[in-house]
Amino acid sequence: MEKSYAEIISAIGEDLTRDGLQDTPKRAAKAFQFLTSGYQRKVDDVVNGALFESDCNEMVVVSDIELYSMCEHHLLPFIGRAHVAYIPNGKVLGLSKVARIVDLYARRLQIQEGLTTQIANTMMEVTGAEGVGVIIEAKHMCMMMRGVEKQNSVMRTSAMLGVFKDNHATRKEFLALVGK
Ligand SMILES: Nc1nc2c(ncn2[C@@H]2O[C@H](COP(=O)(O)OP(=O)(O)OP(=O)(O)O)[C@@H](O)[C@H]2O)c(=O)[nH]1
Ligand SMILES: [Zn+2]
Repeated sequence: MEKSYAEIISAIGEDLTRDGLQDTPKRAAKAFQFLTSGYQRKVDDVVNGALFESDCNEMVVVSDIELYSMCEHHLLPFIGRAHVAYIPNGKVLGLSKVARIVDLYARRLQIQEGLTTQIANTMMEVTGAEGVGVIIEAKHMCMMMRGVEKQNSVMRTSAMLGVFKDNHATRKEFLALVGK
């Protein structure tokens, strides 16, 4: 990856030997490795068994989980928030693990729709919940810094599974709790 970054920097006409750029291929490779570190992780490791028996059967909502992902079309960031909810069915998930599941998929090359669905499916598989709802709102640098150059548009995507899909009142409660 370092070699590739060195080639890219040369290709834009920069001088790789100048002081500020000497270590840049190495730094950039390390940064990109981190931004895509979700490929190195597995759901089981992330969840780490943090599932707890509970008779709670009311909606659990974790809102405003900040996310940084990379658009798979331009390799530019998209940045925003995820709101994740589920209705437990005998087990609740450790709170931090919800955010860890978001990061597991955000730190990959993504489109927002796919990211939303992957988080929802994994929440459903891991918790065996009666239903899961995920909403992501994000701004895409590929639409802001380049291309169509729109600074204020926000993309909102959702994935509703189980009772969140079938039951209008449940979906409405979720939207109200996250202020949408
Ligand atoms: N649906 C969806 N589209 C995305 C996402 N991220 C980026 N895109 C879009 O992917 C599309 C790629 O279109 P192309 O025409 O192949 O690429 P381009 O010439 O760089 O397009 P422009 O961005 O319009 O300049 C663009 O419309 C992007 O806005 C995403 O998360 N979801
Ligand atoms: Zn893009």
